Amino acid sequence: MTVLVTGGAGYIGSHTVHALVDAGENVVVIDNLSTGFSSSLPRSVPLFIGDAGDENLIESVIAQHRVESIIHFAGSVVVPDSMRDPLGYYRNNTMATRSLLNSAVKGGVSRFIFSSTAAVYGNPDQVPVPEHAPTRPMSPYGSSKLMTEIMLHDTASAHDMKYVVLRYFNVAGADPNGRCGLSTIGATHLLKIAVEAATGQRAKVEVYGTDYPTPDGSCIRDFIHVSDLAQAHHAAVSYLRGGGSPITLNCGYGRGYSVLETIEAVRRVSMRNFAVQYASRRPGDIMTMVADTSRIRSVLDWTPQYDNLETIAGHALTWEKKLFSERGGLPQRAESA
Ligand SMILES: NC(=O)c1ccc[n+]([C@@H]2O[C@H](COP(=O)([O-])OP(=O)(O)OC[C@H]3O[C@@H](n4cnc5c(N)ncnc54)[C@H](O)[C@@H]3O)[C@@H](O)[C@H]2O)c1
Ligand SMILES: O=c1ccn([C@@H]2O[C@H](COP(=O)(O)OP(=O)(O)O[C@H]3O[C@H](CO)[C@H](O)[C@H](O)[C@H]3O)[C@@H](O)[C@H]2O)c(=O)[nH]1
Repeated sequence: MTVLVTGGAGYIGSHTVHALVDAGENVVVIDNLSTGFSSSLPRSVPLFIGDAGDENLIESVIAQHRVESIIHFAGSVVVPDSMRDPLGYYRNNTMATRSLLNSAVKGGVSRFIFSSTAAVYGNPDQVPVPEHAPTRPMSPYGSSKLMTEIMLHDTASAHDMKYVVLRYFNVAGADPNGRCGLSTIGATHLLKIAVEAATGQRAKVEVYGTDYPTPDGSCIRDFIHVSDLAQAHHAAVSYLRGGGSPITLNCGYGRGYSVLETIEAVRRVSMRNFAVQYASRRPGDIMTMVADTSRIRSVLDWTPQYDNLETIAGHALTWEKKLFSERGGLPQRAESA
């Protein structure tokens, strides 16, 4: 019996594929390599280069590999891009998932794990944010994920399907064994920007807003190590195999660090005093986003291993150094370009 991972060549997907293979699972990946890299995958894992919304492809993979669970990462992930191209985001995130779910129902796949996001909450009324908090996405990206959550819920109610929706907070770090990390071209994530500065690829890090009503004036985020998040996916598969009911779970550590604290952590672990420039607020930013993690900790058999900001920063830095040296200092190109 096999776990099908869509988007498995991407950042979070590749860490999850390694975690599943490490645990002895049979895995097959579908990825169109629009932002992913086949080199991030273990050689033993079959990769089908194609679209997660291609029903013919999905149905043949489900039948050929006797797929029993699907973990669905494939999608478009850049919030500002979703503002410029909402219909593209609804197509690649919502419509492609509709096709994938149709294939899953037809193929008799009864377990589905979905990558959602804290962006579905929008500006939270209370922090830490529990799963029952109101959902008020502030971007087409967040809306496309929330629509998919609703579609998954309705599909599972009508068919023999159980699901886990995982709402990720701020994902960061890299595989401690150096097998994969964040290789995305032009990534805008804070920790990625900071390790690029620490390796001399950028002159400075800008801090978007130091006038928020927080202790040091910068925004606060709940960073989760990507390898702990990968383990949460395996735990979610086990939960459903054990008969678990459909559920939505926040994925974070339940602890917030400010933007300035995060940059300081990168400066400390890299021992590089790169320049930091205070800039104006970034439109659409939420001030404080921290997960209430009581549900994931009680429901899943999941014990985080890397709940430490310096550890996360250190692993991100090690991966960035590796990427930079492999490229010989050249800009990176998409594999599908
Ligand atoms: N990185 C984060 O902080 C974060 C936070 C919340 C949620 N998420 C969600 O996690 C998932 C993975 O994100 P990531 O950070 O690893 O991004 P990523 O861009 O590295 O991974 C996405 C992968 O999906 C593939 N892909 C995209 N559209 C596809 C399609 N139609 N068919 C087949 N493959 C396709 C890409 O080639 C890539 O390998 C996404 O669904 C994203 O919305 C990410
Ligand atoms: O160069 C930078 C980059 C970021 N930031 C700040 O750092 C914080 C984190 O920003 P990121 O862009 O790293 O992450 P976001 O919190 O904006 O968004 C991330 O987490 C969200 C969930 O909370 C969604 O999942 C989204 O897809 C994912 O990118 C924000 O206050 C941002 O203004 C800076 O100050 N300078």
